[in-house]
Amino acid sequence: MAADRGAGIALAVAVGALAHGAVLVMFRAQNTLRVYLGERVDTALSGEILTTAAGIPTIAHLEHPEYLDRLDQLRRGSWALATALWSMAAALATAVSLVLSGVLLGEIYPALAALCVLAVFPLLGSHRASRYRQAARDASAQQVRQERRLHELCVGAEHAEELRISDSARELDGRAARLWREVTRRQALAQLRGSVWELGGWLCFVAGQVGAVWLVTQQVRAGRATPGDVLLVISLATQLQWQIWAVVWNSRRVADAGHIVGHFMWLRRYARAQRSPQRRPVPQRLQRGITLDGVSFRYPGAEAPALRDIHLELPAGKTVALVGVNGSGKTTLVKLLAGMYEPTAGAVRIDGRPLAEYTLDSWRARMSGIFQDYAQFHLLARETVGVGDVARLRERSAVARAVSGADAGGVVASLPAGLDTQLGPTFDGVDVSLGQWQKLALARALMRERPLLMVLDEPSAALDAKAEHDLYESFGRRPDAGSGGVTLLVSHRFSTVRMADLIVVLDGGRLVEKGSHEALMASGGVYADLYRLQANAYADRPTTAGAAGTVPRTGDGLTPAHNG
Ligand SMILES: Nc1ncnc2c1ncn2[C@@H]1O[C@H](COP(=O)(O)OP(=O)(O)OP(=O)(O)O)[C@@H](O)[C@H]1O
Repeated sequence: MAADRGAGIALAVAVGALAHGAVLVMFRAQNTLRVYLGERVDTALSGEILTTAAGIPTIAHLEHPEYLDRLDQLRRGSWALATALWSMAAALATAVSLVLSGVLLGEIYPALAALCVLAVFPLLGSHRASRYRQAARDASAQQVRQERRLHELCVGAEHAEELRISDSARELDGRAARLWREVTRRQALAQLRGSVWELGGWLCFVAGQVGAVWLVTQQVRAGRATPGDVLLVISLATQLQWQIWAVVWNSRRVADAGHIVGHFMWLRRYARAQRSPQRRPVPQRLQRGITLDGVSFRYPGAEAPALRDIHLELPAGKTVALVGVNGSGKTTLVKLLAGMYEPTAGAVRIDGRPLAEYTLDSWRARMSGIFQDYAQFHLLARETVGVGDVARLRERSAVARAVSGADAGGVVASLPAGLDTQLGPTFDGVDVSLGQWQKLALARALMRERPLLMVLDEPSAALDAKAEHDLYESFGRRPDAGSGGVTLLVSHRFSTVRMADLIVVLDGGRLVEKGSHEALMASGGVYADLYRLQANAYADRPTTAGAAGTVPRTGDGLTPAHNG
């Protein structure tokens, strides 16, 4: 009999130990699985967020604080989103075990089952606390971005020299610290308010726990329960507390994820609304050219328009130069031609049809160019050039042609492994000078061989005099490859502007003059004044603004020899 009892105890201990071991193993396994799956979903989600954001064809939103704030929160909250399903499953599982504990309590004394219902108070408190925290995060989003930008400015290589010479890093760092203090103060306040609600919720539950123990003690006194029941109730009520805590914790994570889902859905809706509908593709070649038909444009949130009622014809196959003082609207006009923004009035027409009737992607595919803030891709040199036409990224011959067309052969020859050299010192690559980067950017612009619009927005700002001369020799007098493409040149250098077929002068967002160099010089207007102003700065002897047709001597850097 005693032996049987001993065997029974041993079996019970063995089963208990096995069960305990299994729970431990499963706990570890589920934790590892959660992290593994979470990371995979997080990677996929981050990719989806970036693809959605990068797929928006226009750029107005990039200057929209609401868009940037939401995108920033989305990127930082993608982990919450990735593990949301897991948290939801955990919340449900604990809710079920919570109900089971309630049933057990009800077995002891039916009224004790009500303890389960009291879980609603910590849940409500937590819900309210989450709302405070989320509101604080939303309200601080812009400051967080600002703080990060300042921080990156202070520690990054991009503006290191200027910051050191001006000793402004300390000032910027101080501003970043102030912003961070403001953000943490707001979030701490939200945390505090939330904690008061959470505490209130838990106090309600603890009051219920105390009441339950008091109730069962009364039952013991009345002889309707045993002291063992008191211990069981205390143990079940404590277990219930942990279960409620787990439900609250997981529901909070689900609520956070729900908030992030809101941003995600907003981004998708926004991207869908901006997507260019399937319309007609642009023609293979331009017959007439590109027309600006009463185009006006005001940047979102700006008080004054950047462009006003522009009527302009950019004839097919011609080179058109845009000139004007800083802020006159040259780059804005280029952005409208590229379809980055839509005009607020009027229309851009391609061979007479509004740009809006064409598929934006097909228009972009027939554009190329170099912009003021051209990119310095830290890739292999051939990729840095090749991304100008991604479809031919790996075509060495196309890349070599583009390099030679941009007169960037010397840059490539100076690289240790030629076109296979990794560029950019931050990735163990080679750095090149600003002018050399610009030559590579020019080569990139040449990857598309039959563009309908080629934009050269200050393409020679970093080039030496000879490189600039060669650039305009090859670009300005380039045949249009049979596409009737328009070359649009934006420059402050009048020596380069004068070779254009048509020169357009902007002032305060208005078109004030247009014509050939000779015609504009003869008319003695804004262009002639600006031209002579620049020419005088280079001339050995002063020239008078009134002396029409006075141009500096060949070879003085203003009038390259090729201009004659
Ligand atoms: N993103 C923007 N948001 C609001 N206003 C802008 C924006 N970009 C430019 N502007 C304003 O639009 C006007 C025209 O600017 P734009 O950049 O087109 O001039 P620009 O002629 O190209 O000047 P620059 O010669 O200095 O390059 C300016 O008054 C400028 O302040």
